[in-house]
Parts: sequence; C-alpha cells; structure tokens
Amino acid sequence: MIDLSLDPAGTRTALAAAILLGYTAFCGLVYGHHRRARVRLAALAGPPLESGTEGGAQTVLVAYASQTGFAERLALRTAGALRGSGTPVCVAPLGALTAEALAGCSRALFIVSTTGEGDPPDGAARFARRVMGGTADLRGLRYAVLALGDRDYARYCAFGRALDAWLHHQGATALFDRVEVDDGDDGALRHWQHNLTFAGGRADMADWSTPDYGRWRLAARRHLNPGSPGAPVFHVVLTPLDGPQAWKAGDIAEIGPRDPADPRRKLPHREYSIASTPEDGGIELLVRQVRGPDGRLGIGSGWLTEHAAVGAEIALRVRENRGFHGPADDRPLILIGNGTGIAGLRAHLRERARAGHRRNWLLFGERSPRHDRPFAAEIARWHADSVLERLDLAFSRDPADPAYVQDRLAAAGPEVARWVAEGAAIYVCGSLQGMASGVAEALTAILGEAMLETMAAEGRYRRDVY
Ligand SMILES: Cc1cc2nc3c(=O)[nH]c(=O)nc-3n(C[C@H](O)[C@H](O)[C@H](O)COP(=O)(O)O)c2cc1C
Repeated sequence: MIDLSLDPAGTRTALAAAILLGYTAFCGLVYGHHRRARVRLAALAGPPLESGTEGGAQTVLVAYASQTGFAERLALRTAGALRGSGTPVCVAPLGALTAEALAGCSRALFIVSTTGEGDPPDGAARFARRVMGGTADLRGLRYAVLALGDRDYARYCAFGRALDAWLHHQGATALFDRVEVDDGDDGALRHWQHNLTFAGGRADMADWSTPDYGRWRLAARRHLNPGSPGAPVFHVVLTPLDGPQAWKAGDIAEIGPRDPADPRRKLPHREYSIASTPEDGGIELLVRQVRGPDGRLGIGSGWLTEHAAVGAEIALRVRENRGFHGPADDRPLILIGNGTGIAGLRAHLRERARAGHRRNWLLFGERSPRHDRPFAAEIARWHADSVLERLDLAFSRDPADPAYVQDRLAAAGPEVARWVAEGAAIYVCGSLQGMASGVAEALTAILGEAMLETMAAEGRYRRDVY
C-alpha cells in the first residue's frame, strides 16, 4: 500500500494518475485479449473503468469462468447491478487474469462454474494451473466467490471451492462467504444478489427473480430488548395460511415486504435465519430494526417490526440452506453466535433437544447483560436440563467483565480442541463484521488452519453469517 498522505500535492496527483493509467491499461489489456467477449460485455456492462475514481480503487473486478455460458451471464448481471448502484465495474474472463493483475485490485467478485469431474471451465484451465499453482500477495484484495455447480456431481462446486481456498491462502479477505448455486437455484442467486451490498450494490435493488412466496400470518411480535444500547430486536412469529410447511434448522425465510406508503407495491425480498422448527407450528424470527442514514426503517425490518400489523398477511418463502443444516448424526455440536444470530442456533438446539442429542455447547455474545438476553429462559432451562452441556455468555458492555464471544472461545481453547477430537462440528451464526472473523481467528489459533479447512470441507465447520 502506498501512503499518499504526506506527499506534496503534485506527487499525489502524479501517482494517482499513474495508478489510474495502469489500471485502465490493465482493463484494456484484459479486454484486448477477449475481443469477442469485449463487444458483448461493453454493451451490457458499460466501459471497463468510469472516470472520477481514484486509480480504480473503487472499481470492482467481476471475473468469470464459464463452460456453457451461465457464469458469464451472471457476471454481466452482477456487473449491471453494481453499475446501476453507481459502483464502477471491470468485467473479465478469469483466464485473462494474472497474479499481478489480481494483486492490483482492491475488490473482486469471482463467478465460476465447475465442469467435467470437478474441473475448471476450459477457459480457466491455464489460470488454474499457472496462477493458482503459484502464490501471490493478495492481502489488499477483498473478494467473494459465486460457485456454480450441480449436486448430482461428486465434486460439487469443486473449482469455486478451490479458487476460494487459494484466494484465502494468498491473504485475500472475503467480503462475504462463498455462495454455492445448485443447478441454477434462484434462491441462492437472490442470496448472492442480496450480498452485493457488501461490494457496493444498493440495498433496494429489485430482485432478479421474485420468490415463489407462500401466505403467512404475522401471529405475534414482541420487543425483546427495551433499554438496550443496541437497536431494538423483535421476536416475530409467523403461522402458515396454506397448511403445514416443511423446513429444517438452518433454513432461511425470504420475506416479501411492501411499501408502507402503498401496500400494493412489492419491495425486494429480505432474508432472516429461522429460529424455530416445524414442530413449533410456525416460523419464528429475530428481527433487528435497521435504520438508514436518513433515519428511515429498513425495508424488511420496518415491514416486520412496525409497518405490518399483527394479524396481517406476510409473503414468505423458505429457502433451503443446506450449507447450514444440522449434522446427520448425534456428534457433539459447538454453536457460536452473537446478536440475532441466536435465531439460527436456537433452531438447531430445538432440533437437537427433540432428537435427544445432548452434547451441545453454546457460546453466545451480546452487548448488555441486563437488556440483551434473547431466549434467556429457554437457554437457562436447556442448561439446567443438560440439553446444553456447556454454556458461555459474553457481554461486550458488561462493566464487570466486558468480553466478546471470541474471547470466550479463546479462553476455552483446550476444551474446544477436545470436543473437536471427539468429532464435534462447529456452527457459527451472526455478524459477518466483528464476530465471524474474530471467531475464525480464535478457531484457527486453537485448531490450526489445516484442521479448520478440513472441517469446512467435511461439513464440520459451517457458517451462516451476514
Ligand atoms: C459436462 C458437465 C460437467 C459438470 N461437472 C460438474 C462437477 O464436477 N461439479 C459440479 O458442481 N457441477 C458440475 N457441472 C454443473 C455446472 O457447473 C453447472 O451446470 C453450471 O451452472 C454451469 O455454468 P456455466 O454455464 O457457466 O459453465 C457440470 C456440467 C456439465 C455440463
């Protein structure tokens, strides 16, 4: 990183211009290599670099590797969405990139499919061999991977997973967790689109496809944390109007909010971790009120916590989220989370309690020990009844013992290692910023990076972070 802050203005300008030129040249080079693609891309995604950005520092690289064209179409769509949000974009086939080019980017989105028997698309084979076969200093890069695949193949999303692992090993930081798309699944693609807000996308962009919503009733709503230093959190209960519905712990509720000023107007979907199981009779959510800089409530949280009346009909679709489903067996489970992330963990604990799986350890963090205790009575009961073998709570605003959940984890290192040696799986749910990386660091320190990667590959380390 070059620190420009102490340079005279002239040097700064010259340097900025040089970077801008270099970046423009890079984009041009990439486009030159792929002239045929360039014509299509230019038409759909606009010019590679918009003026007025500092040396392309704001520019997001959208790189794709496609065998039959789907990843390429999604790359264009992604680029269009970012561009429509005012974020400059540069689109390139992965095969045209070098390690140096990647090292010069600050943000990149990779949209890649898997072909053959877990192979990269033909156009990316050389990149896989030459670039991914070596090392690069990508510490300045923040990235995300959209991995396209098909679960019918033994090596599901293998290339996307390999690329993600390689980027991570080169020091790049994930903007959000890899999104895997099974056979073009619309819900997973909406999830990707939703996450584009972490890469400069607008939060109110229209859905790429409208979820196939069912009809639910807002049966109950309760404010859980009056007096909290954090934003209000509501426990929302929704019951199905079209007969009993099926879902599993770990699944996501896609909600279809309406414009409070004009309830006929449908707004883009919002996603919430489901906090209950079908045996509970309804879908329970924990919804934290989000406010924009203008003070207005967020689209989804405003709809669920204020604008929709109790008793009102809510459009809801369950999105299967296999990446966060519970273990198939009764292995020990370490559940780690913060804030509204307790929702996803509670669904797992309910499922485990019902199945009689009692080797559960919950580590949960919030702000105030007095005000921020979602599901406190239930958690205490589980602890007393040994559904929870161990419980660690951390409150960052506790004057007596301020701590984050990752601090509890670090302090319990040998015990975590023992559980893992006994076959435990680790599930993490909650904030991407602050919690997820802190927890990943603590787990890496305890278990080692190789072990954590093996656990992720075996489905023993799973995350639902947002
Ligand atoms: C011949 C062939 C082999 C494939 N092999 C795999 C595979 O090993 N693993 C996987 O997850 N998906 C596999 N797929 C599924 C593709 O990744 C999936 O259809 C993807 O959406 C294609 O995107 P593309 O059009 O950008 O190449 C295969 C598809 C084809 C046609």
